[in-house]
Amino acid sequence: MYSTVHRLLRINTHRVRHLSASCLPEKVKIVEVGPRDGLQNEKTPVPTEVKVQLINKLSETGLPVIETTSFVSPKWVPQMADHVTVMRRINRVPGVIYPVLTPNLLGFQSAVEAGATEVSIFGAASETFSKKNINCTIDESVERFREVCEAAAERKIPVRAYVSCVLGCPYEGAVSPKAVAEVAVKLKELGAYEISLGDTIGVGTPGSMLAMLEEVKTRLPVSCLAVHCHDTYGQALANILIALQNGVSVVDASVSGLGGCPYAPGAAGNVATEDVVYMLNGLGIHTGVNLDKLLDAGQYISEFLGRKPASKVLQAKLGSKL
Ligand SMILES: CC(C)(COP(=O)([O-])OP(=O)([O-])OC[C@H]1O[C@@H](n2cnc3c(N)ncnc32)[C@H](O)[C@@H]1OP(=O)([O-])[O-])[C@@H](O)C(=O)NCCC(=O)NCCSC(=O)C[C@@](C)(O)CC(=O)[O-]
Repeated sequence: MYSTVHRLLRINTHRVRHLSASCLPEKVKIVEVGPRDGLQNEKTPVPTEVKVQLINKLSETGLPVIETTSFVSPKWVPQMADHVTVMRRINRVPGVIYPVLTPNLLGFQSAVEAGATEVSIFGAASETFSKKNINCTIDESVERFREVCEAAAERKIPVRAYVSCVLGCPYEGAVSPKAVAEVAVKLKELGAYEISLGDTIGVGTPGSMLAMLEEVKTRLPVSCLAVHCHDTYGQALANILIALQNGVSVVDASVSGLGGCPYAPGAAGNVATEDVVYMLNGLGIHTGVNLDKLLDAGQYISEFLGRKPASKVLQAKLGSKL
């Protein structure tokens, strides 16, 4: 079934492009977050060698950005404690960017020593989530990120920024689009080149995504926005489609749908990269990603974890082998 559908998809591609050319981007940059956002939440330790293998496989798929690890406290997120070794052992493919999370100056310095050439800061639109996740208020986090951004600017290291809880918070419930825009603007003013808007707990719908994006777009150019959708309620692809129709052309995704956030209990993984690429292929939108190689990477990590993949496309591929 998988290969038949795959063929049909190619045949229909140019017709869909023609229909949708007016409101969809021609190209989408996919930011793969599986090795970090995915694996940070695993209960059992994932050996460093498996992480390195996964990143190396992802590097061969054509993905332009692979978020590799986090330079956070190992007491807070033990799964990312091997960050230095991961950074040193991966094969870096020219042209692929390997950013890492850095919550503060200490994390930034360790990341640079380990060879990071791009970093991400991560704030939130919810005060309680900020306290639980990085142990400081939103305002305090902005001051910490300012130090990171200043140090990064001195070394000409690009900084990406996340805003978590843009469509809901596990502790406070609803989050207002204005609060999201406020934090997004502050992080952009610090010098971040891209702001990834995170539906951390996957509660958003196309309706709430639209309302939030409309507000943020009044304050920031859409060209600097990315979306980061967890798939707890199965709305991630629909939310991404709404974002694309509103001019967003950067989408975060996690191979095999791995993950969740340790400080967002009950949240499912990020939208599966395989499913995003399949949808974008069907829309005739260029990603540069080889879906077959991506599926191999997803199968590798799913088999290692001994779990059915969350990716529907990978499920279909594995099912068609039976
Ligand atoms: C931010 C801190 C460090 C503050 O943690 P803290 O305890 O407030 O920090 P502190 O400055 O008081 O230091 C306490 C200890 O941590 C150490 N420390 C301090 N900083 C670092 C560092 N960078 N790396 C390693 N160690 C560090 C520091 O050296 C000290 O060590 P001790 O003296 O006790 O032995 C902590 O809260 C933390 O590590 N939080 C990480 C939380 C995290 O990684 N969450 C998951 C990622 S966010 C996410 O998944 C959402 C996202 C991005 O995907 C988007 C979305 O879905 O919305």
